[in-house]
Amino acid sequence: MGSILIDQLSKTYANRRKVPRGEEDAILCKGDRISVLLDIDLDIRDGEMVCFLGPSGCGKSTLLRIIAGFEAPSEGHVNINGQPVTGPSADHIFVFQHSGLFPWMTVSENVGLGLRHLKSHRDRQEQVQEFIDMVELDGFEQHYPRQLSGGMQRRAELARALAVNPDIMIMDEPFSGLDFLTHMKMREEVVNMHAFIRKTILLVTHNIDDALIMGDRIVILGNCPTRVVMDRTLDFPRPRDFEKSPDLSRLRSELFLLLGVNYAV
Ligand SMILES: Nc1ncnc2c1ncn2[C@@H]1O[C@H](COP(=O)(O)OP(=O)(O)OP(=O)(O)O)[C@@H](O)[C@H]1O
Repeated sequence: MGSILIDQLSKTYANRRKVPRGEEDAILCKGDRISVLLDIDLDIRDGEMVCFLGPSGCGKSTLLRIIAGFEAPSEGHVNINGQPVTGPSADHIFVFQHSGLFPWMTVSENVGLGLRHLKSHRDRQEQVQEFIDMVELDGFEQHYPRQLSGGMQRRAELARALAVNPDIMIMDEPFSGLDFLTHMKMREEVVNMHAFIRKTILLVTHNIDDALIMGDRIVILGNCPTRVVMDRTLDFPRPRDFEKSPDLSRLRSELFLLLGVNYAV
């Protein structure tokens, strides 16, 4: 189960800047409170893939950190499966990270971390292999992360996440730094994985197309103090294709405009 209820959530930070960054900062003194998130309400269903979009610095990562229990909200609360979040939970949530693999462990050992509860070595190895095969890393079981390309490292991290079998997967810009083709392949892989495991996925991206191709739902956050400015369920069939779906293409232009880009290409 991976349902999330976010209720009237707000977050303020103390201003740490001694020198103002721009006109808006000029009226702030060091130590003043800055409101980052304001009255966020979201009800996320179990198994939903929700893509978060918003301008840089609007608070997307802050929101995910609060959901993951790494930070406390200033006001409001987050409930996961009806229970309030009071801190990080390794049982429910997996935070997908760019360099989340342990460099001193092989691919196989990294993936096996989530399966430590299995008593039988053979069962464990079988499952490790299953997840490695799923992300097409067979043949690289004994490689160390440094011996893999960036895309292969992300795939190994995906296999590790699958092995942990969390209720909720949090992915903060999971494709950043990947070349175009690897990005496309990883995107497809995450969509396939989601169709297979049907776990809740919260994904932060700057890429509107990723959100439209992947999401069951798109949540757009506005400028600081951030509120939800759009919350849209995407019921377009998959695989999604902008050329074949005028409605999807129209929504794409709408999102570009909403995020301040006049000419979507
Ligand atoms: N620990 C902190 N103390 C003070 N301010 C913080 C802290 N963490 C984040 N902030 C501020 O909160 C705001 C939101 O940051 P956050 O990283 O959540 O934004 P974001 O939308 O994820 O940004 P980006 O898209 O650029 O990654 C920023 O102005 C940032 O400077």
